[in-house]
Amino acid sequence: MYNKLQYISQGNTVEQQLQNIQQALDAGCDWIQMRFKNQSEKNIFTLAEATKILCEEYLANFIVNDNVPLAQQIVADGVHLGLTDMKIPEARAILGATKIIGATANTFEDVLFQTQNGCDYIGLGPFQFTETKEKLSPILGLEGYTSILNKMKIENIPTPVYAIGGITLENIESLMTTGIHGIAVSGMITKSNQKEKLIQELNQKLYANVIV
Ligand SMILES: Cc1ncc(COP(=O)(O)OP(=O)(O)O)c(N)n1
Ligand SMILES: Cc1ncsc1CCOP(=O)(O)O
Ligand SMILES: [Mg+2]
Repeated sequence: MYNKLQYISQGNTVEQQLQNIQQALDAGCDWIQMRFKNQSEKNIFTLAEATKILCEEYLANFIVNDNVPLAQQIVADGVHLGLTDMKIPEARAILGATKIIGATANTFEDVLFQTQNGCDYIGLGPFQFTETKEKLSPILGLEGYTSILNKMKIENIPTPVYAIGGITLENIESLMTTGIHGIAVSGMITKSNQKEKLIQELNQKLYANVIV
């Protein structure tokens, strides 16, 4: 089963991105999604190559946001695809059965569509307002998660769900009661001055009810 914490990278330059990714890995993150928007192909490729090496060194999962050909070229562990990105069957045909394909959802209908197309996990959000992404879909709040996760239970859809969007440490306990598997976060980790402590606290909350 997948780890419960995914770090989504941020930064306006290759150097900033790499610094943020390195710090997240040093602090104990073991799943990185490289998200580098509005950049030249060269910059994106340079960052992807460096991130791949770093993630190998730290034994971390490495997935690429949006870009299936890049994920294939650098042999990443997978991709995350939104509703307007490449469709999952096409991505699956390119990447094969063993790669992770995450998919975005904002409604139960999106969950049905993405799971029927064979995604490996759902990124469900936004939970609340965030400055990290422009043109946000409607905010779900705790009520939205409760309703969508309940419908997933009723329909026996076992795909793991990651909550995303403006999540803070204080939100985790209540979010976990809805039945989500984990969280995908960017700002909370990037902006923290005590990343190692934060990641320990996040993992404590995320794994609180896991019996080993
Ligand atoms: C884990 C996770 N969930 C959702 C998203 C959002 O993807 P998308 O809707 O394609 O938006 P962009 O990230 O491409 O702006 C995500 N990246 N990761
Ligand atoms: C990529 C994305 N998709 C929906 S919200 C979001 C941004 C998540 O970042 P943050 O944790 O900083 O809100
Ligand atoms: Mg996308």
